[in-house]
Amino acid sequence: MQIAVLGAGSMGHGIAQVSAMAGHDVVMRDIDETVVEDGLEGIRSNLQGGVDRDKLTATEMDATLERITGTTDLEAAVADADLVIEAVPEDMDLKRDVFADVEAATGGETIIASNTSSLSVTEMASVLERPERAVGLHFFNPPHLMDLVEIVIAEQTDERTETFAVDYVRDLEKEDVVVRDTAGFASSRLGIALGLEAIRMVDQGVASPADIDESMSIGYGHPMGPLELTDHVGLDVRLHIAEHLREELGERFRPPQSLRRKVRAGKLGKKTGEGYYVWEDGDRVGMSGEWGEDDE
Ligand SMILES: NC(=O)c1ccc[n+]([C@@H]2O[C@H](COP(=O)([O-])OP(=O)(O)OC[C@H]3O[C@@H](n4cnc5c(N)ncnc54)[C@H](O)[C@@H]3O)[C@@H](O)[C@H]2O)c1
Repeated sequence: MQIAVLGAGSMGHGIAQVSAMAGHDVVMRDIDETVVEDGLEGIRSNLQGGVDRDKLTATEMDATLERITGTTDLEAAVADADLVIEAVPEDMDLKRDVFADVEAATGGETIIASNTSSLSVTEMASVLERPERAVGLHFFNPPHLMDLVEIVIAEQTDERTETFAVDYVRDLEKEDVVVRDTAGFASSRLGIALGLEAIRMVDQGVASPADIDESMSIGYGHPMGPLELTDHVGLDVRLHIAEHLREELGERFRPPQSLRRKVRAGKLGKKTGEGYYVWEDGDRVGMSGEWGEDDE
């Protein structure tokens, strides 16, 4: 089928890639020409990595690349699309505008999906004249390596749209989970709950960040402990989501003061060199010195 991906940033180019790998024709649209070029280059480089590791052949790589085109023209991108997936920045007003623009430029049957990781798909859908074709398709980063897609069912989503979304995700050979449109869906809500509790335990001096992480990675088989994951995602990003969940779901998501303090100090995790760990050249080289100091 014909798919349009709006936004060619971190997520958009990955979603375009996995869609094209499944045999779909994809147009990737960004407002910035350079981002379109970088996105196409990112896809090429991911696919080349796959060829180098014998995950796909050079012929499959070429065929995948041929199915993807880039543009800055919204109408050209969405006019013939069966499915439009937006991966523009996480801003409700922007996403509502994008939904409305897409509806104006496509046929009435086109499914309109959002890759939002936290915002209400119901609220986005409410700008549409035909909101029953809206759905959330929450991919994980990076889409070509992560097997899960959360399918978020808005209040307005109808059965045809839900079935369409499930079929699309299975066609990508990814695992689908279907969740109702509630704050944090399933993954962020549980992930943040674990992350915040791990931070409180660090603050209370229960154990070091590394030992708390190992209790989950080795004891529970998580690929990464909750504090290291917080450093990977970014303390600022996690704080932002926690604040949103607190607003929607209550005090159990209240972010610990230590998290706010680190964010204010610019200790945002891997990307700035320090969070709950110290990082050098992308490697974990030690633990941040500050732990066991707060007992809120
Ligand atoms: N980064 C992650 O780990 C992650 C994981 C899951 C979901 N998400 C969600 O995916 C979405 C995109 O996040 P990202 O990290 O890829 O952001 P990003 O900033 O890397 O990319 C967003 C892109 O959208 C472009 N853009 C802005 N307005 C546009 C418009 N009107 N039309 C088309 N393109 C437009 C920007 O130029 C930018 O290149 C967000 O909703 C985010 O919450 C992100």
